[in-house]
Amino acid sequence: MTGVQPPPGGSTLREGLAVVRRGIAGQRGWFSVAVLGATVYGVMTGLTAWAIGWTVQEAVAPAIAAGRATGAQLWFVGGVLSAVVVVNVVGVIGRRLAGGIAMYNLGAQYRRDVTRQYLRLPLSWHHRHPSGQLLSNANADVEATWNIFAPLPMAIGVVVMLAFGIVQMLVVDPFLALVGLTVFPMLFAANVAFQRAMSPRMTRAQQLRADVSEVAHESFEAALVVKSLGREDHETERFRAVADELRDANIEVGRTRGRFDPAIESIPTLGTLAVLLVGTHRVRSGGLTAAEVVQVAYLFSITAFPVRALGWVLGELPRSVVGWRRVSAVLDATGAMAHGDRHLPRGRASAVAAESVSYAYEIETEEGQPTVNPAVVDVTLAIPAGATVALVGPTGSGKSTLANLLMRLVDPDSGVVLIDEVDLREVRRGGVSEVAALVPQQTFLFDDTVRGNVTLGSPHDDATVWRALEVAHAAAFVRRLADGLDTRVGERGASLSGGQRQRVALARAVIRDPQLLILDDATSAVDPSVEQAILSRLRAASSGTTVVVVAYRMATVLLADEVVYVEEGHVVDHGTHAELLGRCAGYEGLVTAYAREAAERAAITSAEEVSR
Ligand SMILES: Nc1ncnc2c1ncn2[C@@H]1O[C@H](COP(=O)(O)OP(=O)(O)OP(=O)(O)O)[C@@H](O)[C@H]1O
Repeated sequence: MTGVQPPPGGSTLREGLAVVRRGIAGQRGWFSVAVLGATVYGVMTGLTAWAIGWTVQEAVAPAIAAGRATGAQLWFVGGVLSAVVVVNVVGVIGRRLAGGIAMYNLGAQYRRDVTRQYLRLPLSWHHRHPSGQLLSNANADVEATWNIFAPLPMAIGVVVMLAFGIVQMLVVDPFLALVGLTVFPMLFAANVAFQRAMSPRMTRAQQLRADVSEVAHESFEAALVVKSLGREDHETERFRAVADELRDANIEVGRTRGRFDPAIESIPTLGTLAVLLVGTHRVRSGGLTAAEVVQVAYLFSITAFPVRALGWVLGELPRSVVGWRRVSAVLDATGAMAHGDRHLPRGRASAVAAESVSYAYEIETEEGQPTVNPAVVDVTLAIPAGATVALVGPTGSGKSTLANLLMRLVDPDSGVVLIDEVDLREVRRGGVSEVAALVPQQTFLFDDTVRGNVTLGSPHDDATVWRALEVAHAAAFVRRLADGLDTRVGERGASLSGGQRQRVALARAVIRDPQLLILDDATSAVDPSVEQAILSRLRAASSGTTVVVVAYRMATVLLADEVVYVEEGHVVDHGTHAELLGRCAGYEGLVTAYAREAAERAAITSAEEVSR
C-alpha cells in the first residue's frame, strides 16, 4: 500500500488527549459554551431531586395536610419544576448546538487545511499517493478525528455530577464511599486494555476505507475501458473483495467493542453491589443505618452516568487518534516546494535552460521496497527566447518529465532549470505560471462553460476569449455550440470530442499570453492538418513566445526551429531536423516511422475519399 501510513506505536491515550487539546484550542469559544451547557445539565440533574423534595415539603405536604391545594401552592410547584426543566433544556440545547458547531467547524477547518496542503505539496508527492487515499484523508479521516467532539462536552460537563456524587458519598460514609470508588482503577484498566485492542483494528478499518474509495474512484475513472472490454464482472469482483474486507474489519471493530462494552458498563454496577454488600455488614454491626447505605448506593448510581459519558469519549479515542495520524501525515508532509522572491522578466519571450538536470521517480518494487526510476539524466540544454523547439524521443524517454521540470512542476534531484537565467527555485510563488503555460498530455476540463474553462476565472472579455479560441482552432466549433461560450461542457468536458477538448485546453494556455508555452503532446487528438494550422497560428500570433512542443508527428517536427532528441532520459542530440537526420541514427529511425505512419494515414484518407 502506498498510502499515507500512520506512524506505529505511541500511547493512544496520550495521543488522544493531545488531539482533544488541539481541537479545544481551535474552538475555545464554542467548546466552552458546550461544556457550560453540559455543566448546567449536570447541575440541574443533581438539583431535580432537591427541587422535588423542596416543592413536596413547601407545597405538596401542606396541601395534603389541609386537604386542598391553594392557587399559590400550585403556582409554586409548577413554577419551580418548570424552571428546573427550562434551565435543563437550555443546557441541553446549548451543549448540542455549540458542541455541534465546534465539531463541524473543526471538520471544515481541517478539510480546508488538508486540501490546501495538497495544493502546496509538489507533484512528486502526489505521484506517490493514490487519489482515493487523498479523498479519504480529506473526508473520512478528518471526520474520524473530530467525531470525539460529539460526546466530549457532555463528558466534561457532567464531571460536576461525578464530583457532587463523590462528595456526598464521602460525607455520608467515607469508608463505604472508598469501597465503591475502587471501581475507578478497574475502569481505567479496562479502558486502557480496550484502547490497546481497538487501535490496530481501527487503523486497519480506516486504511480499508481509503482502499475502497481508491478502487471505486479507479473504477469510475476507467468506466469506458471496463465497459468496452467487458470487464464489469472482474471490476465488480475487485470492488466486492475490498468492500468485504472493510466489512470484516468493521465487524471486528464492533466485535472488540462488544467484548469490552459489557465489562466497562458493568463495572459501576459492581461498585454498587460492593457498596450494598459491605453496607449490609456495617448495618448488621450497627455502624450505619439502612437509609445511609441506600443513600450511598443511590449516589453511586448517579455517578454511573458521568462515568459512562467518559466511557463514550474513551471509546472514540482510538478512532480519533487513527484519523489524526492519517490527517497529520498529510499536514506534516515535507517536500513542499520552497519559493524565493525573484521575479521573472516580463514582456518578451523567455529563454529556458537546463544545466545537468536529473530527475528520478520514487517507485516500489514488486516486493514493496522503495526504489527509483531515473527519468531524466544529466540533461543540459538551452532554448533561446522566441524559438520553437521540438522534443522528440521514443515512448518513456523522459519528454513529459522534462516538460514538467521546465515548468517547475517538479524540482530536479540535481542540476538547475533556468528561465531567463533565473533559477526557478528562486522565483516567488506563482512566478513561473505567470510567464509560462503547459498544456499537458491529458486534457482536463472543468464542469463549467467554455468561457469558464478558457479563462479559469481571470477577467478576460469575450473578444479576448474568441481570439484565443481562434488561435487554438476552436472558434468555429464553439460558435456552433447551442450556447456558444456559455455552453457547459459537462464533467471533464464529456460533451466535447477529444480533439475539441484539446483545443479548448490550448486556448486556455494561449489566453494567458505566455512567454514560454510547453505543449506536451497537446494536439494528439487533433487532425494532423489542423494541428499544423494551430502551430502555424501560434508561431504567427506569438513572436513573444518560446514554444517547446513534445512532438509525435513529422509535420510538428518540421515546424520547429530546432529538435532535441531524447532517449532513456538523456539528450542524445540536438540541432535542426536536417542536421539530426544526417548524424543521429535513433532520430532517423523514429522520424522514418513517423513519416511512414503519416503516409499510411494519407493513403487511407484518399482511399476513403475515392470510395465516397
Ligand atoms: N508518476 C510516475 N511514477 C513513476 N515513474 C514514472 C512516472 N511518470 C513517468 N514515469 C517513468 O519515467 C520515465 C519517463 O516518463 P515520461 O512520461 O517522462 O516519458 P515520455 O517520453 O513523455 O513518454 P511518452 O512519450 O510515452 O509520453 C518512464 O520510464 C516512465 O515509466
